[in-house]
Amino acid sequence: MTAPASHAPAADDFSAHTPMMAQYFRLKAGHPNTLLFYRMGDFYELFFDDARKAHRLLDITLTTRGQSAGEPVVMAGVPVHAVENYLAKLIKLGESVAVAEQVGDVATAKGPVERKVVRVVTPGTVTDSELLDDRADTVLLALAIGPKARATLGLAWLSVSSGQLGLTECGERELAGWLARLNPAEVLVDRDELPAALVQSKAARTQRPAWQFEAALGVRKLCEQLHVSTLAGYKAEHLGCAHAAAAALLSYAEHTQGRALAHVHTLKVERATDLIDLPPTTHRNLELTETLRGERAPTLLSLLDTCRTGMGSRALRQWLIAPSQDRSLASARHAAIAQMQAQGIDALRDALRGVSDVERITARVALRQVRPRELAGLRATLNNLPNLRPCVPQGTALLDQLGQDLHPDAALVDVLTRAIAEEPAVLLRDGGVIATGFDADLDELRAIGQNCDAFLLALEARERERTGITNLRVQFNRVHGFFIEVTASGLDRVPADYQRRQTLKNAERFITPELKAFEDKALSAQDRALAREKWLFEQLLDALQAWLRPLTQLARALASLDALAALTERATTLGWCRPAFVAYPCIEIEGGRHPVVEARLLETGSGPFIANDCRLDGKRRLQIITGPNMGGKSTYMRQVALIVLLAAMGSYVPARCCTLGPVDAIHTRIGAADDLANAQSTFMLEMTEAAAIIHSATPNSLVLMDEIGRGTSTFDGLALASAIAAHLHDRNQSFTLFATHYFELTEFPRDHVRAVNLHVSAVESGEDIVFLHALEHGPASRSYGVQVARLAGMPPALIRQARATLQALEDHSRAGDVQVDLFAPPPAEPEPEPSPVEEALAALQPDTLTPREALDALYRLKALHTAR
Ligand SMILES: Nc1ncnc2c1ncn2[C@@H]1O[C@H](COP(=O)(O)OP(=O)(O)OP(=O)(O)O)[C@@H](O)[C@H]1O
Repeated sequence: MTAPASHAPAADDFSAHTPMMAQYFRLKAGHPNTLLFYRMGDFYELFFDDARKAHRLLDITLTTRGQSAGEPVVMAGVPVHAVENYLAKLIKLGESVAVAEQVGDVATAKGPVERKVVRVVTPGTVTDSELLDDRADTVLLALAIGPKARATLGLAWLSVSSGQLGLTECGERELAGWLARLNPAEVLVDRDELPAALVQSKAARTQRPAWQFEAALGVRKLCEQLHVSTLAGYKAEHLGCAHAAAAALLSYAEHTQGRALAHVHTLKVERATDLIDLPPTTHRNLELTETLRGERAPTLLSLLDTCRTGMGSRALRQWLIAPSQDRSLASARHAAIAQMQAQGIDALRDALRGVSDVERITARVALRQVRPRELAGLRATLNNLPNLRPCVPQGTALLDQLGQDLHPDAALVDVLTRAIAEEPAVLLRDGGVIATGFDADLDELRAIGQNCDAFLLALEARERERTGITNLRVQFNRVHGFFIEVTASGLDRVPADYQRRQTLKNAERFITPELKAFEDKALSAQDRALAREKWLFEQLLDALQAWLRPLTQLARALASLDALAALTERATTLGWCRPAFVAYPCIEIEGGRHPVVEARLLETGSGPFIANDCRLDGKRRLQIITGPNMGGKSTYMRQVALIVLLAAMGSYVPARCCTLGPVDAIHTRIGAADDLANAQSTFMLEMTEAAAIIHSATPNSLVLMDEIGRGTSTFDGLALASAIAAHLHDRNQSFTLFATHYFELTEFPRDHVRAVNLHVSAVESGEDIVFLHALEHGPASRSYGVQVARLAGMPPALIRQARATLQALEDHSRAGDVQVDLFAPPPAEPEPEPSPVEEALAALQPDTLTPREALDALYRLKALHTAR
């Protein structure tokens, strides 16, 4: 943004403006697309368009004050003490903010005090603990779009708060998958015209100049960052497009932090082919980290995450959304969980509870933003490592390694112990951060301040004696400094060397040369002590830079242990089993359960979850699953996918026994949410998603197809569903779970050797239906849709209508000729037989009865009614 045209001075000529507005415009010119918070006393002020935008987004008051260059100055402000709340709101809305502080000396400044932008907060580069989600990484992504002919995209991403840096290249079709996996908060781009997947993503977009996306610059910056001369060691030397993205990424991250990123010292090149492909649809349909409604729970992650630290939660999320095709790490995690179960994890989990966020503190040390209390927290964690280490179960390669990584560096512990006070102040500017005994000069300056009280008491006693004013008091306040206060009754005895400083209603305040001299010394000692503390803190930060690598390693070990302990706790509490990996194609699950549905049933006391088996192998690759609505088809299919995914991330699985061959992708086509925002109809979306699966599924992929074809007419739908099933069976040869309401498809296995029929069972009880949720061989006998509608509370008349139409349709399909009128009224309810009471009543002729006969008739009727 720029100032409105009428206010915008030509180029950098701000002479028509007041000196302060000229200073503002100079700062603003360096941050044109960012809201500028301009510090003025206890407020951050925004001006002109920034003020209008902030007024709209934050609901803060818009005012005008004074004039500059002949125009009223439009402004809006937020109080300094509440700034973090406003920043959090703006970041959430995808805005970036540059914060300009007063850096000059107010007392000596001629004209406006000097101001400087000291931090730029953007959605993808925040590092302040108040603005970060404890349990998820905030990722900044840069996207470089290669020449059209190659159709390659380069991706470089960074989590500033953890120091993790990654690169990859992909085609446009795979971009959505990467965006789902990385979930970036902010994406850097160099143009307006962008791939559709990015346009649809929720991430904030920041445009950077095209020259910053330059491959050679990227290589140079990466090499500098990693302190290497070639990227070959990271297998990253031939990724020109990703290098271009890295150039923009690193420049921007440094620009927002105002310094180099010392904690970023490793690089991971990821290739889609190394990971199990979890397209965004799968991510969404399986409700891995968010429910379909966009909530955080109940999801698979919310069920798994009983981590004791934010670091553990973030690691667990990462394991879940980016599982590797190579299963060695997952196997190592399974072995660790077995060992943890055998040796117990209670002590470890208790000890982890107090661990501070070493990962984020390390990043903040590197960026020189760390707060004193964070260092005290780090120190406490390091001091506690000798108690934590013995709690780590040992006996597998992974656990032994993690245990070893928990060794605190004695020299680091020593520095932190000596340098930082036991309970440091929250902010450095308040003093009281550096420990006593760390620096002799600081101790001396502090002593002057601390001896103050004794000196003042002695002075007070002396002055009382000298003047004979018994209620004379020596005091201090921030505004007037030190003074001697004498009430009205003692004023006639005030000596000549007392100089008046202030007159109150009933008292006068004085200063003496001796007190003035002391004041100068004490106040300057305080200022000097503060300055010394700041300097010592900076020195400490310098020294701590040497420990960034070991601290990063420690953070990762703590995170892994916490995540493993959480998986162990879940496996034990929920009764999960250790999956086995085999090299031949198969998905064999005995007694599998859907972990989230099972937890919900338990919570609501709605009965037990019925476990089901799944047997797929080289010879049986496709299951046609039929059965009533609400029978449990979707639950079964999802549970198979979740079990495969859990095993791949290194977790135990909700089953009695589980053996899995290699899996390269989990594809899902479930549900029918209209994508109105992208102008896709239900059916179009259904077909687009199915086409994507057909194009990419391999024999090692797991494919879930839930009621494909239902978005169009019956014949079209059936025709497409069977063609898709045939393609998946014959060509893709993927492991496929195919739920359908088209009974015709139960004929499919007859001609397709690798297909089998399964159905979810249900029994009828009168007009009602009872779901057994058990999966059985063979096709379902019927669909029970009308019964389910009845359970859902449809009006009885409507249900009668539906039953009649269903009957007609079924007769029609048997006879094969009669035209069915869907809207014909249902047959009238048959007249009920008259009861004996009604018959007797009808036979009575009241006009012919005497009173006596009438009474007898009444008795007879009563008796008939009672005998009913
Ligand atoms: N194995 C099971 N054990 C116990 N309850 C189950 C089981 N499977 C499903 N349910 C319960 O039945 C409900 C409906 O299941 P689900 O959505 O899987 O049915 P569906 O057959 O896919 O229905 P539709 O055809 O209408 O999509 C679930 O929300 C759950 O409460």
